[in-house]
Amino acid sequence: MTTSHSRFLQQVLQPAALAETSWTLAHGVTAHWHDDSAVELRPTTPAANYSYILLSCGIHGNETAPVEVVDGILADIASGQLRLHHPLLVLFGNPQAMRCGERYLDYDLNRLFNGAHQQHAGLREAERAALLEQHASRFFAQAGPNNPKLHYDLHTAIRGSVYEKFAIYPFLHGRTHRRSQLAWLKHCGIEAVLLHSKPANTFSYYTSQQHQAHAFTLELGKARPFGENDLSRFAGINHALHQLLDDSTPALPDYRDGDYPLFCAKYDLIKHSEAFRLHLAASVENFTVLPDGFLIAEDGTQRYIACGGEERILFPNPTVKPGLRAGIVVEPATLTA
Ligand SMILES: O=C(O)CCC(=O)N[C@@H](CCC(=O)O)C(=O)O
Ligand SMILES: [Zn+2]
Repeated sequence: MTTSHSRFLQQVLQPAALAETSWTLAHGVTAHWHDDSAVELRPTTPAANYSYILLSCGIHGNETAPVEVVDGILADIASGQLRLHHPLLVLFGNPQAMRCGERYLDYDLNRLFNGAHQQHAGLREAERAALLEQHASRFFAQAGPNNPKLHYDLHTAIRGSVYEKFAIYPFLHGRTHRRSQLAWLKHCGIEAVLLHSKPANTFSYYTSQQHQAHAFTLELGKARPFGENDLSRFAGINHALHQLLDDSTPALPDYRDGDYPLFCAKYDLIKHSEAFRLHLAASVENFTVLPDGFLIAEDGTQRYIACGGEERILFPNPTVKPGLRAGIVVEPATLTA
């Protein structure tokens, strides 16, 4: 399905000198380009206890459907079809990689947040991570104590998935998982959530940890190039974000145990060297159950063997750079509070 891109996404994909960086949209909403990939919108009539909402997309340049969903939201705000009632920052994560249709150019951007970019100075994605952190920091610094901070980092995955739409809840260092947020994710059509068990250098971990945002990575389907996305498969997130932004989300009962499955991360498969071998075919989907005793991967003398029969595989990818995560072994989890 081909979709036309609004002037926002056109500016990201083909930056042109802007006559003005700030202007007014329908209903008096003000828009401001901080740079060619960061646009901040302000409503004239904010909701009571308005939230600061950060939407990021295109952190991986080949994950184009979320970019088109977010672009459609911007177009609807611009035309007045969507009435914005919360401050909104939209970050198009990696425009250079988006233009090339690649996950990244020099290094996976979603491994460079939380200061990790400092160890990779000079790489294009290291500069992007530093810039995106600055944008997020400036935006969230404006929030008062009663303004919730929300960050939804929208992705699509390389492989198919037993649960087509799922979310990743960054490690909270003992803070409580919010059942209201889990309920909103259900409202988006999310079918499973992974509760992370340790810090990470992802964008959602960064905003969660550094800014105490309610932050999630959302995996919304399969990664396809621009022009090949069926946006009807993204109707759930699109609708829920429209409601969030125009403050019309219906009252949602908090997540109850069993509403959808939760998983926790048990351990990462690390690709230590080019000797890393993954024993899962390309057709194996995310969240596929690993039979007890199954040899998942090996790297020299290190062998990763499934244990117990309830473990599942997530994001298996033998092509990552050495030193990086080549998959996550997850297992069923429940909330403690
Ligand atoms: O499909 C894949 O193998 C990767 C999909 C993807 O980009 N996932 C994110 C998850 C981020 C997180 O753990 O919060 C990533 O790997 O960066
Ligand atoms: Zn991604």
